[in-house]
Amino acid sequence: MTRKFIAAAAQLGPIARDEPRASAVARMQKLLIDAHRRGAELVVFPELALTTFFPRWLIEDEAELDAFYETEMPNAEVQPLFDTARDLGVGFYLGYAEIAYEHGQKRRFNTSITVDKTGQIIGKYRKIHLPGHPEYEDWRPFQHLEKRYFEHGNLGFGVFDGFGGKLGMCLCNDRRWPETFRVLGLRGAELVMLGYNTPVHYPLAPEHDHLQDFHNHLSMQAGAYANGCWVIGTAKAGREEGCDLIGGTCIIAPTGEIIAKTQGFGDELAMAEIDLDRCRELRENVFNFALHREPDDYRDICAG
Ligand SMILES: CSCC[C@@H](NC(N)=O)C(=O)O
Repeated sequence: MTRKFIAAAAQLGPIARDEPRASAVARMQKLLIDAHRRGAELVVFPELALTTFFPRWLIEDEAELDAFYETEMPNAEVQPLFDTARDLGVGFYLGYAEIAYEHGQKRRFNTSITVDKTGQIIGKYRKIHLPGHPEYEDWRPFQHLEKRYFEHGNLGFGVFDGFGGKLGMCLCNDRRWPETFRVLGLRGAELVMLGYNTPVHYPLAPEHDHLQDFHNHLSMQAGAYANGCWVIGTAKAGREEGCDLIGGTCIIAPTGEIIAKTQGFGDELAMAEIDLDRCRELRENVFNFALHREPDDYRDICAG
């Protein structure tokens, strides 16, 4: 049985702070329709794809903050995206801010889901590596308050069935950690999907600003290669509320090669055929985990 399908990484340009969900959803519907016209069966959207990247501001009013989160998925404003995708028979990955009520507590997560071609949610992930800081820091040109606005994801790095193979998800900063890809790889992931919002300027080490694109691709290409899996990484790009976000949305083969990439910083597709069987090129050779891994010598990486 062939396990090939066409996938699209659907980069979004900036989303304004006052841009309504309906506008972001309409932009995603357009990308999805375009991707379908070009043969795509799976479309990967960015992290926090329904709103601007709101952790760049201190928002003290709870109602104002809550307005950036979804309490249900799908909900009335996102339903049109689910409907279009189901009508066209296209699956998708979507990142969004989630409010969940668990054990009587209001909890906030940076979340992604995967939806299959029939409109069913088949996977859910809550971001584990939360970057930034919890308190307002006045020396910064913009804030990065993910540690204030989100809790550590409590679903682990799950791998689930879909599109004829084993799928995994992560979000943005997770891609910089080899452990993310290795845990997903150990669990058999053949395709890892992720969305990101990455500022060009990193206030703690501005001397690295010119390396942001390099580090983005380095992390994802290494993750793909060392685990013999496909990676689709999708940016929210461009100048969003005065903050420049990198682009570089791409599709990476299990060899670590980038085989499709966006050119600009606006709404744009990068598309490629994914052959899940190509994972074997690595997983049955240099990265045959059963034959060549030496976990006894890796104990330190699991120590707290
Ligand atoms: C402040 S850390 C750098 C920015 C971070 N962004 C996200 N969204 O995780 C990233 O790793 O790309």
